[in-house]
Amino acid sequence: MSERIDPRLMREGRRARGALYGSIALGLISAWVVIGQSVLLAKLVTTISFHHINLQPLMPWVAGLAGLFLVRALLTYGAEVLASRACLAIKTGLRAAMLEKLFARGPAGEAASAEAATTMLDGVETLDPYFARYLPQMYLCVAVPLAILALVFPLDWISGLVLLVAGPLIPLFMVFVGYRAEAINQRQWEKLLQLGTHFLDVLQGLTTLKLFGRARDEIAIIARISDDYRRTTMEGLRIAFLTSAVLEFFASLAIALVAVMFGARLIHGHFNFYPAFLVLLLAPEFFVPLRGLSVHYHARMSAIASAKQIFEILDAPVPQHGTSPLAPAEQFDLLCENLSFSYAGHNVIENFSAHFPAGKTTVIVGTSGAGKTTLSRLLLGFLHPTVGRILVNGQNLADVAPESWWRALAWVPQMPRLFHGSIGDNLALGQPQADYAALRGAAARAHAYNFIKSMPGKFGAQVGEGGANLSGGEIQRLALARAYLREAKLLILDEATASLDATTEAAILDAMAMMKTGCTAIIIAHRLAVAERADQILVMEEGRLVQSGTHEHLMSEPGPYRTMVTTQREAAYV
Ligand SMILES: Nc1ncnc2c1ncn2[C@@H]1O[C@H](COP(=O)(O)OP(=O)(O)OP(=O)(O)O)[C@@H](O)[C@H]1O
Repeated sequence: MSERIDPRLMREGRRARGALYGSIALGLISAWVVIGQSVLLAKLVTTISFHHINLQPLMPWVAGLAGLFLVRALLTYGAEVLASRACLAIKTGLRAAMLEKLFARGPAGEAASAEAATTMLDGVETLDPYFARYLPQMYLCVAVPLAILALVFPLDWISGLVLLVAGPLIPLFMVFVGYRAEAINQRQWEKLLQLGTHFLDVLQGLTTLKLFGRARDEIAIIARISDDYRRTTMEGLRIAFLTSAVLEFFASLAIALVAVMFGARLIHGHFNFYPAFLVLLLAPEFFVPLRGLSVHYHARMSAIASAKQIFEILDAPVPQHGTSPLAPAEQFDLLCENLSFSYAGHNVIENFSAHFPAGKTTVIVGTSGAGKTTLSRLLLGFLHPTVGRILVNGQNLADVAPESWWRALAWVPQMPRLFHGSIGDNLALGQPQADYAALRGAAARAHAYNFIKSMPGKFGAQVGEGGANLSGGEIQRLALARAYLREAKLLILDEATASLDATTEAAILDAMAMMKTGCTAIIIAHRLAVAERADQILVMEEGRLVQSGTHEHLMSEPGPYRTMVTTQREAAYV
């Protein structure tokens, strides 16, 4: 047979074992009810036609037949409800597991977010027909034909033999087409991923593309990928239609053969009407589950392709995390000892040692690409040093559970993320129980209160997706307010004020300095005016610490800091 479905997918089925088996059981009972209906119908027709009995004494039989119709409808409904419940539980479970995995991988898993989104939405959705249709059909395919054969053989062994030979031809043919269909499904899935990734890229960069006059080219590229996807889909459908046509042919041929043989024997009076009629009623039913299997066979193929992507996410290695809780403390003192870090062999941090004293503000400066953001990610515990260690009040950060560490700090990245919802919801993200006074206080400290006040709805105003209704500076101020609201003992700002004008930036930094809450602050900044306020400045170049000290100290000696300050001041005067 073609490639097997990942056994772990079957294990996922155990999440909803009860509903899944219930649905299969109801499907089986429903198929057997059809057999019962055929027996009753054959008896009724034979009695009326050959024993000339009127309908009156046969009313209980007619009522029985109608009852079986009703029972069958109820069974089908029940099977559908249980199958939907099972699928929902399996899909929800898988999506939750993938999300958990992506969270556990942290920022390392952010890169392929469009691919992950396609797999989580469309990929998981393709499992629906597999669990709801294909899987129950597999059980029907064994149980129903065997039950019919057991009934037909005693009635007429010739018909039984015809069905016995024709039946296995269908799964056999499906094996032959399986190889080809599987390759097509895999290709179709790859095209869908490509389409999803490209589409997201284009949507996010629509303004840039328009400005550079490339929007039309991108439309052409999307049209080409969509057309590739359409062609692969059509190829798959062609195979599906061809398969069903061949299967219909085998099934019809077998039924016709059974009918012709009965016809010949009935004409010569060698056979009774009742068994002949019953076998003729049962012969199409013999092929129904087999046909169903072929109709839903593509669901298996799609599930194999999706499972590959799903388990690629679930199998991705998770960086080793510490498990100890962070020792509670009033202040945090951080020490970096000989840190080195590389992205895929490219050294970004090299032999970096520095002390971030408790309650003090450290500003990190350096040329673009010097490794400042990477250092902040190491301090945040998003990345792990390849060599060296980070000590928090003497405790090795590598041993600390990430959640415990993250609870203790507040972080504002270069491009902070606002979520769809109100300003209040976004501010209270890390402090859901914050009251109005706290929201207002944090907003005021981040110089965000004035613009929030002027918005319709104030803290209830909607920010739009990713803060679409706000300016870059407003987003940064909200992100700062969100960080302040946490009242954290460690604050890490990565160019968090870069989109603000110099006056607002200075006011925010002054407000921070005035707080004197004993908070250890680590600020990455390009504008060196920020550094002037710091208790200490660290200067980085190509992943190394090249200078450290206060502004006055660093200005008093020749070196990269003084050069940077001089260059920035000269540029400001031009
Ligand atoms: N995810 C990544 N994968 C591979 N290389 C990366 C990744 N992130 C950053 N780098 C590389 O690491 C180096 C340091 O990047 P980093 O963002 O830490 O510098 P930076 O000093 O913060 O720069 P900037 O001031 O421009 O923000 C750069 O050469 C960058 O190309």
